[in-house]
Amino acid sequence: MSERQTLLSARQLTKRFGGLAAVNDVNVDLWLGHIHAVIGPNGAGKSTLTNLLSGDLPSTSGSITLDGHDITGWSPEKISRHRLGRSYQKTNIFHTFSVWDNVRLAAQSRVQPSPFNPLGWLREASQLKAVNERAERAIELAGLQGRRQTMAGAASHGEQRQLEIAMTLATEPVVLLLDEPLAGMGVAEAESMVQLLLRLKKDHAMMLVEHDIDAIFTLADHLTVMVNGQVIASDTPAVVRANPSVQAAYLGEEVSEEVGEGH
Ligand SMILES: Nc1ncnc2c1ncn2[C@@H]1O[C@H](COP(=O)(O)OP(=O)(O)OP(=O)(O)O)[C@@H](O)[C@H]1O
Repeated sequence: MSERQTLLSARQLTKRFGGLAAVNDVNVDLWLGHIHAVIGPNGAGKSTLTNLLSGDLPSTSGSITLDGHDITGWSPEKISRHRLGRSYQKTNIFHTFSVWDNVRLAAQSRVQPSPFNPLGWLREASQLKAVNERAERAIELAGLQGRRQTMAGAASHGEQRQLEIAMTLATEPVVLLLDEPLAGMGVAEAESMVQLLLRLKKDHAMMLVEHDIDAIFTLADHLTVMVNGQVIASDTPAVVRANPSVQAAYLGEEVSEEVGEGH
C-alpha cells in the first residue's frame, strides 16, 4: 500500500499514576487497512494506552488526533460518536439477552435523544430502522448470523468474544481498539477470530493489544513493543523481530523459535 491514510495519531502521550509513568511519551499512528499490534509484558502500559486513546482515562500530557479532530480531553461518548470503537477485556455482554438484543442495544447507544419535535414519531421510526440495519450489518460482519436468537450467556466463549466485536461494530467505528480478543480461546476459536480480524482490516484502522504471538505475526502490519510504559521498538513485525533489545526484553524465546522454524 503506497499512501497511508492516518485515522488516529497520538503524540508524546503520557499517563502518570502518582510517581509511576504507566505510559511515557508514546507516539502511535493507526492507518486505514492496517493492524497495529501492541505487545509487552504485564504492566507495560498497554491497557492504559488503550484507555487514553478511547477517552476512558485522561492523559497527563500529550495529544490525540482522530480523523483530523484534536480529541485530547474528549469524553469516551464523544470519541465514540466520532467513530472510534473499542472492545473491553472485561465483557460488557448482557448474558440473559439474546445475541441480537445485545447488538441492537449497542447500535441504539449511537442514537442521541432528540429535542421535542412535532414530527418526532417520523424521526423515531427512521431511527429505529437505522438501528436495526446497523445491528444486522454488525451481526453479519462478526459472523454471528446463525446465532441471532441464542441467549448470550449460552454462547460459547469464542462466540461471546465475536459478540463483543459485533457490539463494537454496531456503533460503526472506523478506528477499532481491541483488547486481547483472543484471550482464553482454543485453537479453532482463535483461528476463526484471526479470520474475522483479517476481514475487518480492510475498512478499519485497528490497534490490537494481544498476547498470542502467533496471531500477532499473522495479523500485524505494524508492531509496537512497550516495556515499563515506554515504546522500545515500533516497526514492521520482521524488523521488530530482529531487534536485539526486543528479544532481550520480551520476545526472546518465542522469536528465536519463529526465526528458527524458518530455517
Ligand atoms: N488506575 C490505576 N492506578 C494506579 N496504577 C495503575 C492504574 N492502572 C494501571 N496502573 C499501573 O500502570 C502500569 C501499567 O498497567 P497496564 O494495565 O496499562 O499494563 P498492561 O500492559 O495492560 O498489563 P497487562 O498485560 O497485565 O494487562 C502498571 O504498573 C499498573 O499497576
